[in-house]
Amino acid sequence: MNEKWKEFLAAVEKKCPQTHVYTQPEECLIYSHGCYPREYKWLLQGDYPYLTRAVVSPADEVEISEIVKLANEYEVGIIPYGGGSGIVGGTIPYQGEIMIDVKRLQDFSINIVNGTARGGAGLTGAEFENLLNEHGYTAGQYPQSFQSACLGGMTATRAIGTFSTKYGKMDDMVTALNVVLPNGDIFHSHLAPKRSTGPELNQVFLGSEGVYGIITSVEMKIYPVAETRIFQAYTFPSTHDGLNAIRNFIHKGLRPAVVRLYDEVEAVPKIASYGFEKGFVLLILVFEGNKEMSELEAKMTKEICLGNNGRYKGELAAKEWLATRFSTKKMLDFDAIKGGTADAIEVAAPWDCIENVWREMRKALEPMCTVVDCHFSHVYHNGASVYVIYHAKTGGDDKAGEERYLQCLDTAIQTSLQYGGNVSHHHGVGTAKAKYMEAEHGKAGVYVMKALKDAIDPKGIVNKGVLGL
Ligand SMILES: Cc1cc2nc3c(=O)[nH]c(=O)nc-3n(C[C@H](O)[C@H](O)[C@H](O)COP(=O)(O)OP(=O)(O)OC[C@H]3O[C@@H](n4cnc5c(N)ncnc54)[C@H](O)[C@@H]3O)c2cc1C
Repeated sequence: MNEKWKEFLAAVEKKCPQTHVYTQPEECLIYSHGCYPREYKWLLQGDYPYLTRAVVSPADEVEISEIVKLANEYEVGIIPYGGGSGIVGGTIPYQGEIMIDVKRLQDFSINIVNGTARGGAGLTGAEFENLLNEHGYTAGQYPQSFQSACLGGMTATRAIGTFSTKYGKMDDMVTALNVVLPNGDIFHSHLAPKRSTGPELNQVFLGSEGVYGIITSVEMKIYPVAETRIFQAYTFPSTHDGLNAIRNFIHKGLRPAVVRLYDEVEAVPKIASYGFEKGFVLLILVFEGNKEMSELEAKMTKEICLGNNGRYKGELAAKEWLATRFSTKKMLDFDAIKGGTADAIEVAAPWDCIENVWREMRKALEPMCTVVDCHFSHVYHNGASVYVIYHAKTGGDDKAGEERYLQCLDTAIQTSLQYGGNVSHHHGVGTAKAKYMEAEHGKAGVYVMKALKDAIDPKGIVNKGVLGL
């Protein structure tokens, strides 16, 4: 980072009088990390290695635009910061970059005629949903980080919630957005529901993790709050049977809001606590929406599950999952142990590879870990995601824990790629997975992303290094 950052801050304070600027070491430390497992290890190792010089918190989109222009003028690196719940090292100020906190962007409006609502990039998922609920609507977006992840961050990472089979992921939910480009210009997407006017620009910014600019507001699809919720649980003799049942009902067009299949190992404590068949896997389904449609969907799905070796187990397991769905205590507590490291690695694969990806990732991680839990919780017409939670073996200090984290991540990603899976299903790339971008997109794909970055951010002002750009 060049030394002009002090002049930059002075210019920001002059030009943007509503902007708050924080430079106290404690304030800088809070914003210098997100939820990337290595960042936990750095926090536990004493002096924090990568501190931001300052945090800038603008009042609105116009101030963000001015700040970005000034960052260009003074050639000062900046990083957009939402909830800080990112898990892949997308907000690390390696060069002391200045954090641009978007949380003061809190606008909200609802358009019931269009079935959309617009929220400022700084509203958390929970705040946006609560505002919608006051009008009798929902966006159906419930990531586990619902209380902290912001609309801008969720859009920038293509986040997904547990009700994704019905409502989709951010890439399906967002209908329009505003973005301050790295030169300070503001992009507003047209509100037309579909266009044939060149590539879809919304999708260029969805998943861009800040490298193409700062998202300031997002328009999303909304739906009336569900009239009814129907809960079901099934056991199956094997993951293979459970996946077959899911693929069958998805191909018939059935869309339970929640689909979660726990494999033979992750299911063990749940199976034991409900007294279900030992060694079986557990499937949880939640249907919601209009009463008659949900009942019909639940009935048809049940027939398919029963026809694919499933055994119906009532409502309780699904209801209890709903009640505890936001708890992350187990994994985060483990990260706090000296020398310990834990993570959730999420990849996706087509149906014809999914079982190999799941089996081989589990097999590869088991010798390195004390816990390897696997489930499938986001399903699509042509495949599904595999979600692997691991606790690595402990020992040594936190530096050793950090090394083990890197080994586990590499083992998991390389195995996924080898068996037909990909690099990330929904956590994004950040800096943690940047080196795998070519394996995901090929040289030509990376060339397109890099050429776009070089064209719109020639000085590398915003989120340098994220996505490997
Ligand atoms: C306990 C836990 C549970 C989680 N569960 C889920 C889950 O269920 N589903 C899921 O998808 N993810 C999940 N995540 C990951 C994380 O919550 C998501 O990646 C989330 O979308 C990040 O949003 P944020 O506002 O916290 O972004 P941040 O962490 O602040 O930033 C993430 C990235 O986006 C960029 N960014 C942030 N705001 C903007 C903006 N306005 N414009 C441009 N770029 C921006 C940042 O620079 C960074 O690169 C979880 C994380 C944790 C810690």
